[in-house]
Amino acid sequence: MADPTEPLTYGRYLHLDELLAAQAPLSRPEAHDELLFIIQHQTSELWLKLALHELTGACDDLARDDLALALKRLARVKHVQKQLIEQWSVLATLTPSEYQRFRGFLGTSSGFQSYQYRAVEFLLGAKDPAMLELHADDAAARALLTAALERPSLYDEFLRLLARRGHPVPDDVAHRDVRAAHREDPRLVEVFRTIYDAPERHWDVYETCEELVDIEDNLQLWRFRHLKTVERTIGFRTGTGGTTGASFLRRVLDLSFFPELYAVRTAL
Ligand code: HEM
Ligand SMILES: N[C@@H](CC(=O)c1ccccc1NC=O)C(=O)O
Repeated sequence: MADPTEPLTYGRYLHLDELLAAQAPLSRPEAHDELLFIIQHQTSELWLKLALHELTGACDDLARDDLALALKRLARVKHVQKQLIEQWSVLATLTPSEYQRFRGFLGTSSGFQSYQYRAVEFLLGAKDPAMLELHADDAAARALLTAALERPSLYDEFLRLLARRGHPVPDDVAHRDVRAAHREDPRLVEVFRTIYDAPERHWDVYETCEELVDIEDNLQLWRFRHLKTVERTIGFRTGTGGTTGASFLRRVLDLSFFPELYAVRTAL
């Protein structure tokens, strides 16, 4: 806790002693490169925390019909995603021989258990209640994921806003069970076709559509860089999280958050 009698300093404000004491390599003898691995993950989790904060903010803005503020927050999310994507180049300096010196100490832990990454996917609409089961013994992780599961996604909020503005978003879509994954719906392609056919008449929602496509594009770039980093460090080994590894990660590249925003391109 901050001591009110002590003058505030840089270190105390940022809790630097806690932050810089939180890197604890497990390998013995300690592998030089484990620190890189830990910091890469910790910085990713910090950026994910900010992305979640901005995405939930943008959901609230859309629910209040404040499209301008939502767009501002989404612009920040895109910059955060750029950091996450660029950061892969640091980890790409980890050679397979270096990684093998500490991989065995990681046990069954895996990025698959990153609940903040999963919450981002949920907020974008890729809901999967089964993912909560991974966190049976972590109440805080479960609470965060449950909240993200139960609130309407960014896409839900955008579609509801379109409905309020008179776009023909079907009622069963606007009032769907938000705990389920979004399912591609041809009726939404028609809604977007009207917008993309006359951008000047629908400028702010048109801009929002393109912003969502940018965010999906960035998430896919992150997934692709992850896959390529995995291939160069562990090849085609199975993952510590129990999946097939690279082939599993290649398959998740097929997961689209906003399928109708891609389908509309074929329809124009
Ligand atoms: C040498 C580095 C890395 C390797 C070899 C690696 C390997 C893997 C593998 C094999 C999986 C599939 C699950 C499993 O069976 O374990 C996975 C999933 C995952 N990893 Fe990594 N990873 C690396 C770095 C990272 C980093 C830096 C992050 C950043 C947070 C990350 C986040 C994730 C996430 C979020 C998943 C789940 C993906 C999904 O379910 O779509 N990984 N990783
Ligand atoms: N799944 C990785 C291990 C791994 O990358 C990892 C282990 C612990 C914490 C984060 C990790 N990063 C991403 O999956 C592997 O199979 O080598």
